[in-house]
Amino acid sequence: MTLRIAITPGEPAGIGPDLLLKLIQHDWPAQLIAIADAKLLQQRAEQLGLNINLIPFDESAAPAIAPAGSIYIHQVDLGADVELGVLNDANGQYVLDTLRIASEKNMDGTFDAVVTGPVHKGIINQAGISFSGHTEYFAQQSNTADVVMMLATEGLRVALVTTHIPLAYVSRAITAERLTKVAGILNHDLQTKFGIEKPRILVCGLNPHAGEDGHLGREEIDTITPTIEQLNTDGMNLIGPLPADTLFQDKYLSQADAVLAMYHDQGLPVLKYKGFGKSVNITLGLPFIRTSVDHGTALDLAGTGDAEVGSFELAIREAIKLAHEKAQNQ
Ligand SMILES: NC(=O)C1=CN([C@@H]2O[C@H](COP(=O)(O)OP(=O)(O)OC[C@H]3O[C@@H](n4cnc5c(N)ncnc54)[C@H](O)[C@@H]3O)[C@@H](O)[C@H]2O)C=CC1
Ligand SMILES: NCC(=O)COP(=O)(O)O
Repeated sequence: MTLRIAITPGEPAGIGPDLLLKLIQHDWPAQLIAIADAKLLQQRAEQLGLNINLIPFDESAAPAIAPAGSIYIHQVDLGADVELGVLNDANGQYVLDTLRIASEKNMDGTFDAVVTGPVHKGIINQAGISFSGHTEYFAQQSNTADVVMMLATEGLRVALVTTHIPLAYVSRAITAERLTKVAGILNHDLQTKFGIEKPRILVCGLNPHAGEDGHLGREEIDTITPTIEQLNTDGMNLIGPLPADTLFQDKYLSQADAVLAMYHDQGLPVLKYKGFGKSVNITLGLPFIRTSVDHGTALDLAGTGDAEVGSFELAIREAIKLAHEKAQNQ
């Protein structure tokens, strides 16, 4: 079976288009479809000195794999010409259109997965569109109340209870309801997508030293511990809350399948220190498969040829793997 994998290169002034064009220089075991402006990809290919062939995507035709150097394209028009490394809010709607099409065409079964390149959240908001990240956008587009951001590298998976919210809002966002939903989605997807029968999940505390018995914060006592106890009674294997500053050591990690961190910058700096450029971002709990890169738009590197393809390559491979498994299980 030939899978169809949609790819949104993301912010047009960033490195997303560069990475995609580099990656299609070799063969892929799936039909890759860029949802992007052909003019942008042609121009970037010239800037990088790459020869490419863009094949108009016809969704009524049978899925077919493009030869190396080629990629299928679903045309979306840019709002304005692109200057390398320079953000332009006139292209905010373009970026969002690529994500909307990817979402709709995953929901209707045209595509088997979507892989997203990096977007710049700030410029999309500057264009007048409220946007906090792909994770939240795809959840909203697919009417999914709760999804989970998980990044994975060799030897470490980190999932987040809260994602793109200001640090000042984190405490009130950590409710028994949210924790229960996130732990449930993580547990379920580790079982179904990663074949782990009874996932062992290390749960971080929120406060320094996991609250130090309530002397440094009460979220552990009031919310996190009782929720963990309830979920374990219900059959999960959650360990914690553990102090986040000492949890990330082999002694604990070697006994676990994933870490559940309370907020973005509690879990992701550790993961990126271990595997920046070798990690993949996977949205759990969505009705379709979505993977992404572990890095941002790197405006400083656009068009230079110096951007590393590692994470984007892993994201495509992981999407293909997950889509194959999903197809086999249907
Ligand atoms: N999946 C996504 O859409 C993501 C988007 N972002 C967005 O990206 C924008 C820029 O964020 P920053 O914090 O500056 O992070 P960044 O990842 O764009 O850049 C951080 C540093 O890493 C380098 N770098 C990043 N990717 C690289 C690659 N593939 N090869 C070599 N070097 C690389 C950059 O040159 C820079 O020095 C923000 O608007 C942020 O929200 C950030 C992370 C993920
Ligand atoms: N740090 C992860 C990140 O910012 C990417 O988030 P998303 O756009 O995948 O939701």
